[in-house]
Amino acid sequence: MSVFTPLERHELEVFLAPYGLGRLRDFQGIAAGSENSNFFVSLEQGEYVLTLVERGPMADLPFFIELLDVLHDAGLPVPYALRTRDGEALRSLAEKPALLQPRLSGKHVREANAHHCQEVGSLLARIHVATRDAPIERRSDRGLDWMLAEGPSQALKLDDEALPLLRDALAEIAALKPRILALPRANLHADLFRDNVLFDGNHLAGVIDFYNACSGPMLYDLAITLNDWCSHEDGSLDGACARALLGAYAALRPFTATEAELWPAMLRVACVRFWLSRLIAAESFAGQEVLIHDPAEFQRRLAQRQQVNLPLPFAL
Ligand SMILES: Nc1ncnc2c1ncn2[C@@H]1O[C@H](COP(=O)(O)OP(=O)(O)O)[C@@H](O)[C@H]1O
Ligand SMILES: N[C@@H](CCOP(=O)(O)O)C(=O)O
Repeated sequence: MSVFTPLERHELEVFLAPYGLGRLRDFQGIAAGSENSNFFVSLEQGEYVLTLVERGPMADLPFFIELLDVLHDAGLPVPYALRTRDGEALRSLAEKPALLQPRLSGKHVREANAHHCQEVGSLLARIHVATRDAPIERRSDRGLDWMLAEGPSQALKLDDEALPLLRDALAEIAALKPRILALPRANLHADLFRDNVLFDGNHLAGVIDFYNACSGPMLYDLAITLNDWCSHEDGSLDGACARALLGAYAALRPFTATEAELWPAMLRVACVRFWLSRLIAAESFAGQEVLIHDPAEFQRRLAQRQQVNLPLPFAL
């Protein structure tokens, strides 16, 4: 369930008029997604997606709009905010912040193959290359400090097998924090999972859901992405997919020696981030009609990342 705020046709027509995109043909709530209310909107001049922002970092909406403008200007397939005739991007509907974006074509990929992973690696590198010279600053609200603050209390609720896994990973994060924060930075998507990418056949047609985007170490974004696109059910890495993703990324943004050194640890950090957020979500949304992802998926991935036999393609 993801339409938290239903809309009447008339209020939508009034909202859409200032964009000058023609009459409303049809609209439909989107069932996927878990944070916001999203609608497919068909207007005379094309297909769009309307988002009513329900929760999350409302004060940072201007950051997301600016970042998506930068990425759109760089030629990336992202859902940038359309402007009304008066130049307004961030508006209000049903007392919620509201944005209208172009509807991107394509579907989510469930079973990723090496070709998909290659496309995703290139896309991620293009996001980083487009923003690394002048990242727009935004601190992640799920960054290292958040992990170190939330982790210990979550660890105490785990069973005897899981507890040491999380505890040791948190100790590693605390020890490596200064080195991680000194890594090369850019703007990060920070949630580039399969359900945030759209493929039209073999072609990567869109990247959506930038609400975790922030500024930070590029290597962290790569680890987040690879952990989702290149993991088997048991959490182990798929070598062919991982090499395809890393090779495509490195062709556009070569790695530094320090990145190559911190890579195995970074894969673990990225597991901790989503293990924790899923544990917290499972607790706080229990019994509600909200999509909750399985925390154990990241426990398995973290367990499998204790020995990482996947060096970064690093050239001196
Ligand atoms: N610009 C877009 N173009 C096409 N589909 C979109 C677009 N934005 C969202 N969607 C669809 O809506 C679904 C939910 O969007 P998402 O941003 O993940 O929601 P939430 O913020 O609630 O997690 C996506 O899985 C996708 O199918
Ligand atoms: N892709 C994530 C969900 C988004 O992270 P959140 O911290 O904003 O809930 C997942 O699969 O857990």
